[in-house]
Amino acid sequence: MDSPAVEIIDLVKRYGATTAIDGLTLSAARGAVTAILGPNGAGKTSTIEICEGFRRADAGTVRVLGADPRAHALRPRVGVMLQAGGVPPAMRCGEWLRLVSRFYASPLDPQALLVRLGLAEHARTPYRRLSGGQQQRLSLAAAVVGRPELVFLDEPTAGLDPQARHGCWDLVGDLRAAGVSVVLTTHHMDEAERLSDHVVIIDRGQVVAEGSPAQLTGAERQLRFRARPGLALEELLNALPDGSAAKESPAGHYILEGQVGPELLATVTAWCAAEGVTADDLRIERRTLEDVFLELTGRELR
Ligand SMILES: Nc1ncnc2c1ncn2[C@@H]1O[C@H](COP(=O)(O)OP(=O)(O)OP(=O)(O)O)[C@@H](O)[C@H]1O
Repeated sequence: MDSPAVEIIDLVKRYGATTAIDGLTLSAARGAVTAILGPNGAGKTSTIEICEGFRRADAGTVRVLGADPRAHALRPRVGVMLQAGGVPPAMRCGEWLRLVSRFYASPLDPQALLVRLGLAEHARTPYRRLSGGQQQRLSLAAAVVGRPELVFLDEPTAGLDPQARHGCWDLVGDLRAAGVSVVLTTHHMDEAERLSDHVVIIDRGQVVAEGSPAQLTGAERQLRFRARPGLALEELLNALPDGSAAKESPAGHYILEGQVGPELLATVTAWCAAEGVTADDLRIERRTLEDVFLELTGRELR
């Protein structure tokens, strides 16, 4: 059987006194999209950079397509989306992509990729004159131009406009359909929910939860509505069936959990009517990945 696209066991990475990765174990399957999520400073970029062979681990095992991440033989098989700084500033956009493509045996057509990512009209623009989002798209193009078996994308849609973000999602979908393994990081929970087969949430350098988006969010539904802040939730709870829970988070946003069905809905709307409260955006839905993420990693800023 093929080894996983990425296998990490008990990984440790320290920067001086800071332990950035603290015994991290995770696996990314072949042909799947794996999203690594975590608050700022959780250790995502450090993990990806070790997998890309750019950084050394202090302890633990990392295998990429079954090989040591620093193995030269991996270079043509793995695509890496470099953050700013990887491209000579005076290099023209199209010229750079053609140059990168020449390192690979059977690359994609660079011109077609420029068109695909909305960069065709900037093909002759020097890298330093591209906008941040255009530079980001060029990095994405360079990561996939060699038809890699595995692609690492560190925050691929950070700073992209909605059009480019959707273009990136489509590209990731096409990579997956072509059997390419994708490992990405993102701070956009909707993006992770939409794109990934497997989500790994890390915090303080350790895995705190993993599973498919559906496994992580669970089957339970919630009733949500918006209203003026400070409603007397204890009173509402008294009217609801046993086992119900209610919270206001953030202010003015109400979430009710328990047996979410017609009875609960009727009780809540009747209670709101009696209190003279208009419940805006009232809806029943599953928990989102963002809810799960905040529950697991807390609300304090990092
Ligand atoms: N080169 C470095 N030297 C010293 N400390 C570093 C270095 N790189 C990262 N760190 C520290 O290691 C920890 C993990 O950083 P890392 O960049 O891996 O997190 P991240 O999850 O990618 O964060 P973000 O979401 O903000 O990009 C942080 O505390 C960070 O300050």
